Amino acid sequence: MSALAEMTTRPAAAERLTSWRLLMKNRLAAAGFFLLLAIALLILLVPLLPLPDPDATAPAKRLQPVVTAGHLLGTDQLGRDILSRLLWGTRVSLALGFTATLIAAVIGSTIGIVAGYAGGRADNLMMRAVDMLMAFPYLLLALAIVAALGPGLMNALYAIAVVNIPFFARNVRGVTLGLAHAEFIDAARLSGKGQLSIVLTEVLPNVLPVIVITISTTAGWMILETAGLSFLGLGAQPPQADLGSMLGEGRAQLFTAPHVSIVPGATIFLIVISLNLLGDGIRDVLDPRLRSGTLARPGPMTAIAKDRQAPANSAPDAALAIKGLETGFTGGDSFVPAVNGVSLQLRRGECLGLVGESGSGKSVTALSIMGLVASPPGLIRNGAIYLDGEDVLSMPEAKLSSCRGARVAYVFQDPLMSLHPLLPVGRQVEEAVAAHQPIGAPERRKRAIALLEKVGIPDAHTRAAHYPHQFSGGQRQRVGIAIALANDPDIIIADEPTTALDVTVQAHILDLLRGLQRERGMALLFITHDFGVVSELCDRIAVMKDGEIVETGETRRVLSHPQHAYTKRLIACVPELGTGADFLDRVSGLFAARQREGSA
Ligand SMILES: Nc1ncnc2c1ncn2[C@@H]1O[C@H](COP(=O)(O)OP(=O)(O)OP(=O)(O)O)[C@@H](O)[C@H]1O
Repeated sequence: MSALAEMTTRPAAAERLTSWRLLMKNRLAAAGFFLLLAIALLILLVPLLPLPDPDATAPAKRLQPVVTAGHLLGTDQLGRDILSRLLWGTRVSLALGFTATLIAAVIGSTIGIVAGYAGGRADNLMMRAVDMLMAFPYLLLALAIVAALGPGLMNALYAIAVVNIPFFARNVRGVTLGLAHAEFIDAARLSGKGQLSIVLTEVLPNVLPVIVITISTTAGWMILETAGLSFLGLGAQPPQADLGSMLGEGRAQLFTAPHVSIVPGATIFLIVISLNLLGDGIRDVLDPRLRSGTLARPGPMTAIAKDRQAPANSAPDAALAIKGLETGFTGGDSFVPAVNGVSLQLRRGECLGLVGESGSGKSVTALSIMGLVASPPGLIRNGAIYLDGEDVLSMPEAKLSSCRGARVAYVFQDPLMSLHPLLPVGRQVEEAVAAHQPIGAPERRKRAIALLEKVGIPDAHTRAAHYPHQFSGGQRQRVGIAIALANDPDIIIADEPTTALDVTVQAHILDLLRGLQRERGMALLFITHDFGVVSELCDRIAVMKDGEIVETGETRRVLSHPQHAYTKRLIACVPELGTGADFLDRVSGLFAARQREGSA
């Protein structure tokens, strides 16, 4: 089993172990966890500890300093033991804070899920009510609620829970909105599942990490708020102690006996800071994008291992030569290779087809060429990439950036993802021109329109002002090709540019690419699954499996006499064409039929 396959089939227990290890690797989160654990154990053991009654007053012993015999943390203004009051009070404060958090989480998340999933009027009504709650300064709102219900611990708990409902509702609604129209939810609807069942089994598991993250990041805040209400005399009522009320009572002795207020103040500080540190750590572990580094700002180029082995260039005349490329992804201490020792050559004016099943490493190879695999988590561990004989991986960042788009350009599979949704397409082509050519705006605009005409956008002058969503899939891909052509590159890397298109449009786009390649003498690295396309377009083929090139050769030779068992299997998989006489004639026939369909 490949390392990648192992990673994807890793059992849940091992995954949990990794999460735990990741949490413990974050030193601040680990410190927060152990501090909280110590506090939790201490307050759980309070009833068993030989502590004096926290409410027993002894006026003769008032305001004893810390480390007095029998009173480790001294006594307060009524002679009560501060250590005992502190431990019992911390119990109350934590219980109150966590209960309020749970109430806010349950009610707020339910509102968020229902509003986001139902949409329309229900969403509008619920979210406007939440907006009204948020429009009040929350502490004032909490004060108003306690004032209306009367002071007391339970009322403080309700008040804090109510004012925090909007945080959960808003966060969870945002995530649910995105999920409500996801394809897997549509599939669940089509399978006949009821709404409640969809919410519980499809939506809830997907929003649960967000709920946990919101709990972990707001719990500290809620404990502060409950302490605040008690400090103002609206929470715990005398003689009961909680951290806020102890702080409030100690305020009068701030100068004569500062320890009375410093002790509960420092305890609140420790609890809140450890909760926040742990909360941040949990958030990083639970969000797989944070864990893999996807949400981290990627570096300007793929990270390259310091001890990279760079094999010499054995094809100095090639436009592009990849030698022993090893690219993979890091996570914690592990490195999972996606491309394992790939070597390829692309001659000037040649079209090389890179073929392989999904996940074989074609895109990672293509992105490595210009250092575009996002790091973290991407890492080029070994190998060299020679562009006109010069090793790209040794180039300084600025030089590599100047090659992107100018010498090597990319056409991606989904132009809707690669085009900016809020910029007219003409502007996007102009930007590509401006990135490498210092020409004035009117000239840039002319060039952009000429490029759009070149790729077959009808009425390019008017269409340049339109936005990507106003174009069809095929037209968007033409815009993508216009952007790639903007600076007359030597090499175009097309990563499955026709996979998302129907056969008619596919034939048009392939025709366009082939015409442009021949007219401009560009080298084309064409990534695809489709042997019909390869047979018509490519001069040579490289077949990729599990991150390695298993076979390379002239298209005709590979298709008619495949050497590797994997290539034979891939060819046999071509629908309706896997059996019979001469494969090459059949795939060519398929392509010709597509073209006829396209021109019809
Ligand atoms: N950001 C990432 N983190 C971890 N693994 C990744 C990441 N991106 C890609 N991979 C892994 O690298 C391997 C190669 O992916 P790649 O996208 O190159 O495949 P491909 O051959 O282009 O597939 P497809 O034809 O489906 O696009 C896959 O197993 C994929 O799971």
